[in-house]
Amino acid sequence: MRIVDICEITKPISSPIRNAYIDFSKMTASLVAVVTDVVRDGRRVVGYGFNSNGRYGQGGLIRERFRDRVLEADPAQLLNEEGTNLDAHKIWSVMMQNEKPGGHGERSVAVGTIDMAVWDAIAKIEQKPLFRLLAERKGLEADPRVFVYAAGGYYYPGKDDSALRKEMRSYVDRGYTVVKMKIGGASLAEDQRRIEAVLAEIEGEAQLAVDANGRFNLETAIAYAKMLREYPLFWYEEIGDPLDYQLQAAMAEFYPGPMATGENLFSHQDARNLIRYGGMRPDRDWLQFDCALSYGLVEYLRTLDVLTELGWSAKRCIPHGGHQMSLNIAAGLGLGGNESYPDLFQPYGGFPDGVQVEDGHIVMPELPGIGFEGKSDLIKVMRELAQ
Ligand SMILES: O=C([O-])CC(=O)C(=O)O
Ligand SMILES: [Mg+2]
Repeated sequence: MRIVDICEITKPISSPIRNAYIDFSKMTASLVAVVTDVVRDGRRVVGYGFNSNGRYGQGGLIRERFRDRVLEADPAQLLNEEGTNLDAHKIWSVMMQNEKPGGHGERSVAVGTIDMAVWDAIAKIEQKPLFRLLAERKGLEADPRVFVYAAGGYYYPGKDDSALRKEMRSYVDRGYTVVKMKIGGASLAEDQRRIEAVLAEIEGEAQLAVDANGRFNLETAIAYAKMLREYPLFWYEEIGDPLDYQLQAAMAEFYPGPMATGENLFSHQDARNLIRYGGMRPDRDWLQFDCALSYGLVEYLRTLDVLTELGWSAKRCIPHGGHQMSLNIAAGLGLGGNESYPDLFQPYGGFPDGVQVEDGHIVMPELPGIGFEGKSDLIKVMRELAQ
């Protein structure tokens, strides 16, 4: 049993939207296939992965360093003890050989993308849904019913309050109970007007979260906190620079409601610093680390260990990214839920065909691997890369 190839292609996921920090007009993502020589159900096992939106494709790093390290390793060194399957932890170590600690940069995105494909292959070789395999390995009970919220509410040219209301209404009509919109890309007064418009639309049916995408300095963060705390928000997200733990810690004084952050922290060391120094409150705040951007599930397991050591429950994690990998982690390891972008970043985001949101939750279908084969538009582009 061995990995015979790792293929990568960088694909556009561009759209005219913008948040407080970036626009997505040139956004790309890496799609990766880990091709094995294993056959299941008459088909070669190929694991697939991709990186989340917000960071660009990683073809350079994947092709120059990480692919070759895996392909040049002794195949026996990449297997579990029994030699019956690939070992994601060993493959991870091979990818990270000769890499110094710290300076995580976007190396973590390249590794995380390949790691997703490796886990897809492992679960397919075992002919199980990844969430069942993860729960089994941890001695946990899987829960296929996962909380999901609808992320959107971007700024784009010509979008007025009625278009924003219509967008949020459509999420509520599709079964979501929490919706999210962007703030910080307009004046405070304008954002307040947008928030009030959305709250008027969804009142009594859903809750609203807001996301500043790391835009605010301390002064602006506080000014927004004083405005936002007058509303019953689900959370106030990524207020300041992701690495400014002191700013995050200071916010607790001004914002009693739930806050969320972590999508731009790319290692368990960064996550540990956030918990140590960011003043996050384990009884109400939310952690959004996204394995597809941060060295994959092998590293995410370390992050979960760090959280446990520091007195946090996995239930406080609702990852960024809206992909099926995090849905599997949520269902298998008991996270609090997952993000979803009902109308964006297709075909990568979303659920297998036929999965409906009901009362803010989906139920994971019993598909082998991560479940990409159940999403016809996605598996089509994956199989174009390798099969
Ligand atoms: O706009 C983005 O970069 C995505 C984002 O922050 C989120 O989904 O929370
Ligand atoms: Mg965000």
